[in-house]
Amino acid sequence: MINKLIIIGASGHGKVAADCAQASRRFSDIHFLDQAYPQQKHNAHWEVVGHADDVANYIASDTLFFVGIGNNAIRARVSAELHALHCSFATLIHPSAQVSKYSEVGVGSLICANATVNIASKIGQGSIINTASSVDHDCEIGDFVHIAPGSHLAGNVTVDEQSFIGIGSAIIQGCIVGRHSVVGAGSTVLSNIAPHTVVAGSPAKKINNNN
Ligand SMILES: CC(=O)SCCNC(=O)CCNC(=O)[C@H](O)C(C)(C)COP(=O)(O)OP(=O)(O)OC[C@H]1O[C@@H](n2cnc3c(N)ncnc32)[C@H](O)[C@@H]1OP(=O)(O)O
Repeated sequence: MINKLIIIGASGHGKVAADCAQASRRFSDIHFLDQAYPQQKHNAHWEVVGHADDVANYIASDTLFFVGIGNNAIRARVSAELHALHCSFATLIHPSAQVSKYSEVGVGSLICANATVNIASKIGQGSIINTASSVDHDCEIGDFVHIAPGSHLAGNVTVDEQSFIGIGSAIIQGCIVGRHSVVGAGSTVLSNIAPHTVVAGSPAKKINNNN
């Protein structure tokens, strides 16, 4: 029986993940591994028990792993390392989140408090649907995406892998956000965004490349 959770990354985002895991009441033990161990021994209410390089020592039949790192590229890299070690991943959904039973949430993703994932939407692996954000019907969210707090995606929106949607943004129906792109905080996206592009403002306009 699974009852232990190891979270990689004892940061602010990691403690949000731990809080979500505790609220879900699925785990008897929640611990962190982090590169700052042994200097860092705690993250909020939870213990940092070892170094992030020592994951292999914690693999057990009763243990799931979660990568609690907010940065998309680093989260993807660390997740790939854990996959190579054949770790089993947790998917964390806060009990206050509204996730349609007709949606799909990929393994290793985090659906935070008061977030909504509506009918027929798909969330990829290792993605973050952060606090009080919403993903409406028929959306496709790729792997290692981060939808920051309070962002709202209309119906039929696509966000490709490793893109970041900044806090408080809105994306109108049918838009496609290409992979590895960034939408600045508080932006309004009215048209498709090319891969590797940083956009910001209302309406959102390109301000940079994201290489
Ligand atoms: C729980 C959590 O904490 S989740 C994390 C939530 N955090 C966020 O959502 C942060 C999102 N990040 C942003 O909005 C950033 O400003 C970015 C990524 C869009 C741009 O950052 P940078 O590449 O460093 O751009 P920089 O700060 O140099 O700004 C470039 C120009 O764009 C403008 N700009 C930057 N961000 C925005 C924005 N969100 N809206 C409107 N204009 C913006 C700047 O004013 C500047 O304009 P100027 O050239 O006329 O002076």
